[in-house]
Amino acid sequence: MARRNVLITGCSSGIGLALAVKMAKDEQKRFKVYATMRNLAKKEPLEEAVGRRLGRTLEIKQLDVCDEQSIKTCVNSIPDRRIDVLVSNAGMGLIGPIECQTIDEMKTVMDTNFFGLVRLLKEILPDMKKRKSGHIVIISSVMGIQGILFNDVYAASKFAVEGFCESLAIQALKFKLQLSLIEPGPVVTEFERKVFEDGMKMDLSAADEETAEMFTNIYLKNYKQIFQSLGQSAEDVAEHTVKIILAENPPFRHQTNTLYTPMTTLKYADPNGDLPIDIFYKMVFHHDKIFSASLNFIKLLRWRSRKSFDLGKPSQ
Ligand SMILES: NC(=O)C1=CN([C@@H]2O[C@H](COP(=O)(O)OP(=O)(O)OC[C@H]3O[C@@H](n4cnc5c(N)ncnc54)[C@H](OP(=O)(O)O)[C@@H]3O)[C@@H](O)[C@H]2O)C=CC1
Ligand SMILES: CC1=C(/C=C/C(C)=C/C=C/C(C)=C/C=O)C(C)(C)CCC1
Repeated sequence: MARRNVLITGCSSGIGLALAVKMAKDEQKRFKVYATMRNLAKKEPLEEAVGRRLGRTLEIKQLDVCDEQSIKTCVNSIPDRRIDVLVSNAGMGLIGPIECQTIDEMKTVMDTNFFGLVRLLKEILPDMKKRKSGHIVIISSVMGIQGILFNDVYAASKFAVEGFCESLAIQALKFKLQLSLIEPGPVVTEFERKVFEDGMKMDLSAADEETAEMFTNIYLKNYKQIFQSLGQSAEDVAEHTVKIILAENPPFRHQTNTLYTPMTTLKYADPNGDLPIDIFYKMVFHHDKIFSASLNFIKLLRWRSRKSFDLGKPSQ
């Protein structure tokens, strides 16, 4: 099988970085990775992780998904502009009461998470259609199918991504192109750190007391625990993504976190849409202690299974 050209956005950290490294280190050398980032000053962690493969199975290029010209320049620099697999990964989060967010902050999230994907496809899709081959892989989120308290605009940006892709997938089929949405639950990356830090610094004076209190004492208070108990690593999500890229018949949607799927299943179980909202409400406002205890229990189980796995490993 010929080596596939893979372009990944947002490779300075997190899922993009882990995926770029995993694909560049593929034993069978099945991929040539174009790992892109908006700010090349941040390339050191990727260079270090990829080591001697740099310049062989992986090249680093500048690409800002909010800048059409930078996308064009990057794609033009790839031999024959051939991109077999596009991984649209670049993204950002935003949490908090909407009363305390500016429209400009919200627009930046939409511009990055949604229009970033649209800009990439406007440049790359026509070539894929002409060749009648290509796989478009989008790092969406469980929030692309289900909203979460205080993530209103972020969830909207991922819903936009999913609606866009669901529409495009029908046309793509006609051109023999594949589209896959990867839907991770919480992942421990820079995203999680940045979102939490911004949430902690947020000026809550525009919100009423009850809302501000809810954000601080429910959302932010439980945030770290959620990520510690349910969170995956970027490497884990990268492993799922590579499996989807290598699949003969890749699915349109793939959730990476089995601990989270019971929540998203509620959405598909009730056509009225009330069930997930009621459950989230009860979990947060009525059964918070049981919820917190369950999270601690999951954390303990995961810690114990990791520990016994480590003990089972041969010593180095
Ligand atoms: N972490 C999580 O819990 C989850 C994350 N996701 C999604 O995964 C994707 C990757 O996030 P994750 O790895 O967690 O977070 P990181 O913050 O570690 O990575 C995000 C990447 O996107 C880049 N980026 C942001 N804006 C732009 C832009 N305009 N142009 C190009 N690159 C940009 C960042 O670059 P820079 O360093 O310059 O800011 C960074 O490389 C996102 O789409 C996110 O929505 C989905 C589900 C859960
Ligand atoms: C903190 C917190 C909650 C959950 C937060 C989650 C699950 C965040 C997931 C983030 C993701 C998936 C980001 C990227 O796409 C609940 C349950 C509302 C209860 C209140 C506190």
